[in-house]
Amino acid sequence: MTTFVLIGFMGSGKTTIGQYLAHSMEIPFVDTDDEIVNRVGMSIPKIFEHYGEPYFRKVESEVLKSFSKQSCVIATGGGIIELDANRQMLKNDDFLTIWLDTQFDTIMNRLTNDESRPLWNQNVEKRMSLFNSRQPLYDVTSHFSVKVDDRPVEDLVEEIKRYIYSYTTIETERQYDENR
Ligand SMILES: Nc1ncnc2c1ncn2[C@@H]1O[C@H](COP(=O)(O)OP(=O)(O)O)[C@@H](O)[C@H]1O
Ligand SMILES: O=C(O)C1=C[C@@H](OP(=O)(O)O)[C@@H](O)[C@H](O)C1
Repeated sequence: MTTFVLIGFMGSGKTTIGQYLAHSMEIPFVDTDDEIVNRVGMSIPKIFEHYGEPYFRKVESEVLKSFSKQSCVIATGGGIIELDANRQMLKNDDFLTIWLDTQFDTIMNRLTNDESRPLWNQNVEKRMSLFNSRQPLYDVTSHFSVKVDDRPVEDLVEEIKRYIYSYTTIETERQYDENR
């Protein structure tokens, strides 16, 4: 059973594309941020304020692990790749991890002064530094990536589905050969 995971910076479209992709594939959609809010019982800014980022990352990692081997599409938070344990988990065969590769300017245009994301609530230099520091982590964690920016969601979902079907076919054939 493969769990399809979308990773990418804040505002790259993980929730938007994830919902559309899950509907198109007729499997459930999961948003790790929503799961975290439900588990902790407060908003993400409040979690950061009251308990700090390390606690948020701990809960985020527990949520990700809880959906392993389930047939669903998971939209993760932009910092899921911060923990090495999450990067290792996302690279293994239980997950098929897709990076929504987006340019910084696109994120700036989309999020403007969004206050729901604590790590976006800082000056542009710090935003850009965080963005740049994470690009190699998304790259090393993902099985494949799609260039997003402002392409139509429908086109992006079709491109992702083509990757998924080719990857799962190759994986099925590999497992078949192994078991012969
Ligand atoms: N392909 C796209 N083209 C234009 N706008 C998009 C696209 N994908 C997402 N958006 C917009 O960008 C913002 C952030 O999208 P969201 O799905 O919440 O990103 P994430 O979950 O990665 O933080 C939303 O306002 C959404 O409508
Ligand atoms: O980049 C990050 O570290 C975060 C991104 C957010 O999710 P989105 O990527 O959906 O904005 C949310 O998980 C939290 O604010 C931390």
